[in-house]
Amino acid sequence: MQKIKVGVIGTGFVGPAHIEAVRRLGIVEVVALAEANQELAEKKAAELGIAKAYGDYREMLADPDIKVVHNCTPNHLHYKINKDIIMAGKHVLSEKPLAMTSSESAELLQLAREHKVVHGVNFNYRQYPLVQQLRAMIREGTLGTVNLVHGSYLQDWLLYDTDYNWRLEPKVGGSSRAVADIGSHWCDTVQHVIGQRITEVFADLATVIPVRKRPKQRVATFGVQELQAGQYEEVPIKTEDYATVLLRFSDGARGVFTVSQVSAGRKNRLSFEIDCSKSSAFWNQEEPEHLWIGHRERPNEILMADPALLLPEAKNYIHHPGGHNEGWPDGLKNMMHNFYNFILAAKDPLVDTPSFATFADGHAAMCIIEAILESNATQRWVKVNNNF
Ligand SMILES: NC(=O)C1=CN([C@@H]2O[C@H](COP(=O)(O)OP(=O)(O)OC[C@H]3O[C@@H](n4cnc5c(N)ncnc54)[C@H](OP(=O)(O)O)[C@@H]3O)[C@@H](O)[C@H]2O)C=CC1
Ligand SMILES: O=C1CO[C@H](CO)[C@@H](O)[C@@H]1O
Repeated sequence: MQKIKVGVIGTGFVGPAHIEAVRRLGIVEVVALAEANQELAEKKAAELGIAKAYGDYREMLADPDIKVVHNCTPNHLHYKINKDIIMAGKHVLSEKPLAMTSSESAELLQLAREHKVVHGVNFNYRQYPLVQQLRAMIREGTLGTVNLVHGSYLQDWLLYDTDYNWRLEPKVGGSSRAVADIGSHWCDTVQHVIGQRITEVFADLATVIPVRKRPKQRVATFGVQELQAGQYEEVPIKTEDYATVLLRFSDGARGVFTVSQVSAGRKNRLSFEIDCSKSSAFWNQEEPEHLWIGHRERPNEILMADPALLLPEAKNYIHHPGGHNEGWPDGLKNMMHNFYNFILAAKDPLVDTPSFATFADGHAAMCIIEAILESNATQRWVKVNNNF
């Protein structure tokens, strides 16, 4: 069988994770990468074992052999590059957030539909076995009606004023940071699990560190640095380190989440509890192999990820017997598996329901982010646009 030929744009932190994930599928060949300039592209291509290197992604898009392009660039480039990928007639897998504004994401969704390309957004936290298990349990009514959803997404890599990354800069990261960067994942995952859309939000945002030391040299995502005098300049920070958001959902559930990038000891702790009319459930990305199930009249349970214990809908998401832990790279691999098998099966993105997040979900997340920013600015409930 001929492998699907793929190009990847941007190979900083997450680009190489995409490359590793698709290579594990066996049905995809990464034939090219594009970087910010030719020198960096060649260096990265040599490191990653990729044949072709482009300093300008538009030259890569002209290659007729490439059928799919991954956009792993910083946020401000998503709109333009995604648009160019679609116009070149390629299937597109974009990193989140899909664009900088909801009008851009609406346009991308419309363009992808018009050009009938397969379009995905890397909301990867949907793709864990126990997240799928919980979704299936809620669909079956095992836990009862969903009443409450609460949780958080906490990180500590921006805790100190010496921590710096392009995500802090509105022109590159967008006018929201913690909400767009990690809150978008929390909202997408929770909506996917309970099958309800967020319809209204009330938000409180804060910039805990109002001035940071911006280094003269580039700092890698999750990079740590020790700065000496003269190696940095102090800059005011306008994007939020923290947010707490009250939520109303489409089928009556109520909820709340907190996001923070300044919570010491929390590395990538996306967690949520869902309290239903019969039982509750809690899942935490830092310990993804355990699902807590809470009861009132019998002892609580911990369901450990094991193919023999999971519902049929979740079994495809686990690849080893229980105790052989699967985590972040495996969730990403599941995302790629679903995306590429949709393409291989020649499914129609306008008709068939994909088992991965699409540009419609990416646009939905943009609408939530904007409603949160508006709510914080006006200090009132704001409705989320869900009409698309
Ligand atoms: N779904 C998930 O779990 C994750 C998603 N992300 C998302 O992925 C995206 C990338 O994040 P991350 O990998 O952390 O960022 P990085 O800064 O680590 O990597 C981005 C890469 O894109 C390159 N780049 C910049 N401009 C261009 C250009 N014009 N053409 C080609 N390449 C370019 C950068 O080069 P240079 O450094 O030289 O500018 C860099 O190598 C973000 O949108 C982020 O939100 C990130 C982490 C996890
Ligand atoms: O950009 C991001 C930074 O941290 C997280 C962990 O990798 C990601 O999920 C997120 O998308």
